[in-house]
Amino acid sequence: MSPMRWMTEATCGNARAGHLHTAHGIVPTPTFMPVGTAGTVKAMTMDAVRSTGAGIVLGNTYHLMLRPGAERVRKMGGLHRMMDWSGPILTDSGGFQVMSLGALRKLDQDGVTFNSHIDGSKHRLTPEISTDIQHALDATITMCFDECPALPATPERIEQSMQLSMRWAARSREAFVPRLGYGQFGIVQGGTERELRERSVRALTDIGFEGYAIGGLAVGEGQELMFSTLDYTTPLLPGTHARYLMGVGTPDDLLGAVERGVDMFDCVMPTRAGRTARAYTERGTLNMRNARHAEDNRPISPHCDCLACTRHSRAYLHHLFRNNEILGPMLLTWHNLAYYQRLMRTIRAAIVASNLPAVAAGLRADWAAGDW
Ligand SMILES: CNc1nc2c(CC[C@H]3O[C@@H](OC)[C@@H]4OC(C)(C)O[C@@H]43)c3nc(N)[nH]c(=O)c3cc2[nH]1
Ligand SMILES: [Zn+2]
Repeated sequence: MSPMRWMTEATCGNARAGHLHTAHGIVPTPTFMPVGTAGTVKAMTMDAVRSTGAGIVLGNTYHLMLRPGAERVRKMGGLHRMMDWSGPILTDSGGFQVMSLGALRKLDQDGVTFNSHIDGSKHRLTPEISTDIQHALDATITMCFDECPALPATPERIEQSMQLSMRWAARSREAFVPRLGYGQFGIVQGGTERELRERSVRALTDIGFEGYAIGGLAVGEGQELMFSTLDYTTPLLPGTHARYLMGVGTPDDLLGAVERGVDMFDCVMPTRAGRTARAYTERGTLNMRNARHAEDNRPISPHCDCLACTRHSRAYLHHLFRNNEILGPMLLTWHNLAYYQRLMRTIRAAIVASNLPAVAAGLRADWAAGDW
C-alpha cells in the first residue's frame, strides 16, 4: 500500500474517470460523498448508505470536537468503528463550519477562537489543532485548515484570506502524520479572482498534497461564476491527483463540474432535502407534501432500486410527511442518496464509454422535461 493515490481510468474532454486508492478501500471517481457531519449520515443506517453505492462519507472536525470530543472518538476506536463504516472517511477541517455556523469567533493570524453553538463553551482551532483532531478521528482524508471568506468580499479581503489560508496549509502539512493509504488535501482559495486562484494553486502544489480541493465556492456566487472559476482553476491542478469541489451541489452542478475536471463532491442537499420532503428524480424534484401525490401509487422514480421506490408509493411518502412520521425522512433521504449515486454511476459510465456529451444532453433534457 503506497501513500494514497488517484489513478486515471478514462477521460472524455476535461472529464475524468478513475479510482482513488486508500487504506480503507478503492473508490471509483467521479464520486459523491454523503455528508455525515456528526458521525452519522442523518436519518440513515450505514447499511442503507452502503446499499446506495456510496464509497466515501464525510465527517467533521468542528462538530465532533464539540460533541463527543476527539479524545472520546479515539477511545471508542476512531470514527470508522463508531460509525460502523469501514470505507474511507474524509473530514473537513472545521474552519468553514466556524464561519458558516456564525459561532461567535475571533480570527487571528494563528487560528480562530470561537464559542460552541451548542453550549457557548470556548474553543480554539489552528492548523495544528485541526490536523491533530482529524488524526485522532482516524480520517482517511484530512483537509487543510483554511479560511473561507464569505461572499461578497472585496478583492483585497479575498487576497488577505487566501494568503492566510496558504500559510495555514503549510502549517497543516507540517502537522500531518503521513500513513500508508491516508492523505491530506490542500484547499485552493482565491474567490472568483483568476490571478489569486493561480497563486493559490502554485502555493499548494509547491507544498505537495495527496489531493486538491477547490474551496471558497458554493458560497452564493451562483453557478455561472462557479463554473467560470472552475474553467481556469482545474486545468492548473496536477492531472495525476484527485480534485474535490467542496459543498457542491445540485445534480446540474455535479454534471457541469465533472465536465470541468472535478472528481469528488459533497453536499448536504440530498440529505437535507430528504428531511424536508423534497425528492430528487431524473425529471427534477418533487415536493412530497403536495396534495397531487395523495393517491399516486407510482414509485418516486421508475428507475430507482431504493426501498422507497421498490416497496412504497408516492402516496405513502405523502402520507408519511403529512403525518410527520420519522419513516418519511428515512425513506426519502435513502431515495435521494440512491439517486445521487446512480447519477454519478451514469456519468462515470459515459466518460468510460467516451460518450459524456450525448449522455449529458440527455440528462439535461430529462431534468427540463418535468415529472412523469
Ligand atoms: C455548501 N458550500 C460550501 N461548503 C463548503 C465547505 C464545507 C464543506 C463541509 O461543510 C458541510 O457543507 C456545508 C459539509 O458537511 C461537512 C461534513 C461539515 O463537511 C462538508 C468548505 N470547507 C472548507 N474547509 N473550505 C472551503 O472553502 C469550503 C467551501 C464550501 N462551500
Ligand atoms: Zn428511490
